[in-house]
Amino acid sequence: MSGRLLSAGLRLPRQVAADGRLDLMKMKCVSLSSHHAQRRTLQRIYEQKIQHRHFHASVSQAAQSRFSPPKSKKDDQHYSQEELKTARGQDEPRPSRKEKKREREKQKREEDETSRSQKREEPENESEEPENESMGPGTMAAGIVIVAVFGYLFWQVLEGLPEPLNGQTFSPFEIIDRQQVSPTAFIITVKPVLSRWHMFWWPATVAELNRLEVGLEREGTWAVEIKQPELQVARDYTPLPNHKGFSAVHEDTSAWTIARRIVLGSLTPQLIPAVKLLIRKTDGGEVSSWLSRRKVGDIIELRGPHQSFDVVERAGRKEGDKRVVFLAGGTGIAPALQAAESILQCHSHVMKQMPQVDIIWANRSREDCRPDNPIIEELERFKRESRGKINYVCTVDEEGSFITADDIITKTQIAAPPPTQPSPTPTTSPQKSWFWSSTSSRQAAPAPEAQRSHLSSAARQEDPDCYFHSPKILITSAGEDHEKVEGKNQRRWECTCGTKLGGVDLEKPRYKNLLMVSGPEGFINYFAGPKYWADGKERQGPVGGVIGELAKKYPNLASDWLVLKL
Ligand SMILES: Cc1cc2nc3c(=O)[nH]c(=O)nc-3n(C[C@H](O)[C@H](O)[C@H](O)COP(=O)(O)OP(=O)(O)OC[C@H]3O[C@@H](n4cnc5c(N)ncnc54)[C@H](O)[C@@H]3O)c2cc1C
Repeated sequence: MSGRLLSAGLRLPRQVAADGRLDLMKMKCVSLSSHHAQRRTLQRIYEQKIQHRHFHASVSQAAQSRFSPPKSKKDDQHYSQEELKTARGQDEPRPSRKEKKREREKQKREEDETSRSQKREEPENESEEPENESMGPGTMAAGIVIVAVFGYLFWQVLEGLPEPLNGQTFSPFEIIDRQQVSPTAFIITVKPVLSRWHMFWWPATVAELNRLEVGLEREGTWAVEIKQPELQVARDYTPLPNHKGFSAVHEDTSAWTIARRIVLGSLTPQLIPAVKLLIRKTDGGEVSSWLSRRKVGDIIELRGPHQSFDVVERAGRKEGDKRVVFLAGGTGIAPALQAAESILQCHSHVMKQMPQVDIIWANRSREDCRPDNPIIEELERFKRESRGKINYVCTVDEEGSFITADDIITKTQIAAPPPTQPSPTPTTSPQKSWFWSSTSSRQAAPAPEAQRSHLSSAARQEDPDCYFHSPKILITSAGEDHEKVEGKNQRRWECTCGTKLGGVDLEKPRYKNLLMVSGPEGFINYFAGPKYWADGKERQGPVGGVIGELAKKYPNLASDWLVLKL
């Protein structure tokens, strides 16, 4: 439209030239001058605009350059030329359709060229990528190392957790049952209290509990220490044997255990082994009195186990003719039950190889050994299951029945003295009858077994250093049996006694009959002589008391019987 007007304006002077050319020329000049002024103004405005745009572009470029690689200089130049073109384009008359089309095609070509040039630049970028990627694997490796280190430390912490029952530290146990069996004696059942850490490492805990369960079924006699936390003193107590009949195994039916069992299935044990202890409250006793005041739900601390004599190993596994006699006073019945249980378990398949076991249990009152007493029930079970090979008798102080030397002679079936020795004088005193009278008949006609026993004992030259039999060695702590079990003392666990009779090798006297005395200190002192302490250990000490006296008269008692004080 402006083009038409402009052309119309230029044509006008030719059409009206005759009458007023100057005016028209003036008009033309005015219109042209205003047009030029307008054009200059527009030029200035566009230049300002371009400057303004350049400023914004440089600011945004500076900002971008912080986070992204800078644009190539070429692009920058291209941009400014574009801007100038645009500015010029706006200043010029509006382009025709053809021009627009050409412009679009040109733009398209430029875009294509730009994309092609970007593609050409890509390999350069790719060459940078490996640099970035090399950081990835490094970081991953560092992460793996950190995770491994933390995993190892965590595992070490879990591995270092004390076992539910161990010989170094006191572990918490919860009292889950308490039963008064007589005015002074009671049985408590305790189960291990597992820490939260143990829960994390449940397979290890299962292994520990299984070990504890196996530990509770260990052969021979053993004890645990119980701590009195207020006075910080500890005393030994003997767990009752662990087997299903005596239910020393506690089924854990807590919600937490059931939930774990659902999640982990067979990994969780259905049974938590429990420890049963028979305790007699001693007047003025520091630990037993404190224990007598504990209720169900209270926590006590246990340390152990402390292994004592391996009864099965000492009596022999295949020696059907061996005998084990237990003199138990009061709570001393607990180790007798342990020994009986070990023997029964070991020989349950071949009964004829089982040694004859006789338990004489001394009690203060009849109430201590009522038929409904769990200890008596247990003894009855032994008698039943061993088909009479395990027997027991009870004596009651109140009723005037005591364990006598006669009882020992009867149960041990010790041989009569050899014929060369003077015959003992018969006596009518019941208290002294054990010394000579009861053996007079046997002296006249000794039993074949006694003859054999006597012969072999005379032939045997006991090695003063025999770990198994020497009185010198035996006075050391019974705990050394445990060392043998652990394999530390294998070499010493061999009988080295002389076994020759007239140049003929006799059976090695490795296994002996066992005469075991367990109970309060006074009881042991009376029957077997006192134990004593030396080099930080409680030692057996020489055999004294009633048994020591018997041994003087009956050499077979000394040679064929091993006296053990518990
Ligand atoms: C291997 C082994 C296994 C054992 N197993 C069992 C078991 O299964 N069950 C069981 O009940 N016992 C068992 N005992 C015994 C138990 O260890 C304790 O000796 C018993 O419970 C008494 O301990 P206490 O702390 O109560 O008494 P303690 O404080 O040791 O007192 C013992 C006696 O000394 C007296 N006494 C203490 N202090 C004094 C003082 N200042 N003056 C005078 N007299 C004092 C007390 O009156 C008491 O009669 C076992 C012992 C051993 C070695």
